[in-house]
Amino acid sequence: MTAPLLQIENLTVRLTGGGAARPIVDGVSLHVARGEAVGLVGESGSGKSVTCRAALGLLPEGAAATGALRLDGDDILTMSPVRLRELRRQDVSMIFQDPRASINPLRRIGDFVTEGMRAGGVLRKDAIRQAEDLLESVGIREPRAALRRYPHEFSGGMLQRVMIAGALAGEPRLLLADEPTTALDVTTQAEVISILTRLQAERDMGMLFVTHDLELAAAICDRIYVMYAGRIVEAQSAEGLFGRPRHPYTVGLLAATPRLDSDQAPHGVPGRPLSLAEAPAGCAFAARCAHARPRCGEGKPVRRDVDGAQVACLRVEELIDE
Ligand SMILES: Nc1ncnc2c1ncn2[C@@H]1O[C@H](COP(=O)(O)OP(=O)(O)OP(=O)(O)O)[C@@H](O)[C@H]1O
Repeated sequence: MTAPLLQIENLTVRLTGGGAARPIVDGVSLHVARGEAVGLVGESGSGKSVTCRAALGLLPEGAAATGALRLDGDDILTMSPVRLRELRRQDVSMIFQDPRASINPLRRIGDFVTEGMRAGGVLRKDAIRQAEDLLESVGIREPRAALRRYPHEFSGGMLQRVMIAGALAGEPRLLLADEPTTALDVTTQAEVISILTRLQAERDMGMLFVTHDLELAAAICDRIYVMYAGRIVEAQSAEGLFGRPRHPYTVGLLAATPRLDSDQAPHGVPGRPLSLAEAPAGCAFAARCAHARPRCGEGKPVRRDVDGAQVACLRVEELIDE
């Protein structure tokens, strides 16, 4: 088997200043193959963004990481600053939730889309021509005129398309998408998702798609990892996860997703997520889990193969039989 495009092995990220009782990312292992769309799903604060940004070599201030993050075999955690800059320019790109917060409002769109290409030595006129093609590929009409405009002249959805064009400029092998549609209205969200999935397939890019929305992840991803309190609690195909969720937390997340065919209001997973000040000895979800037994509080459940899925729950076999 060829090595995956992105391989994260036992990644642990700790804040070094004290205050946090447990790591913010705790022994995460996951992989993304070339051309594969992979979802990373969980409630706010579960460590999704920190995991995702680590694949760009970015860690929170005052944080230290152990484990390995390999892109085609090269460990990102030990890369030199020069190689990291190159990685961000041409191997791995990221798009964020709020495009307006991640673009300089005083610079023209053209400067934003061409800057990586220019830094990589592409001639100005070639960079501009490629930028026009990129803008066209994300559905921006009159791309030449758009290149001369400023961010405030675009709607949120159009600006997110510009961000996607900018992210693709270096022809990355891996695209990290951190809640890229959460700030958009439903119609615009659907348009941006369809552009993203088309370009990801056309360019054979790997994509790590971070969201709290399991239904959205299932619609666009091949496989999904579910994260809770810094750990992966379940991994399976999108289809399997949606049809046969195994971890009680995944079951709760699915029940909490508002369904288009239902007029029931979403109720959220009962209870509240674990704070960083809490470090239970056993399963982090036990305090919220209707199926917890005293032994669930005794040791951390290890992720293991169960019936086509990987699940970190001591009771998973019993729950399947129930
Ligand atoms: N720079 C930082 N300094 C201190 N703590 C941080 C920093 N960045 C993240 N954290 C903490 O790490 C934990 C995980 O954060 P992260 O942003 O990865 O969660 P998330 O699952 O992406 O949530 P969200 O959906 O809200 O973005 C949280 O408790 C958060 O407060």
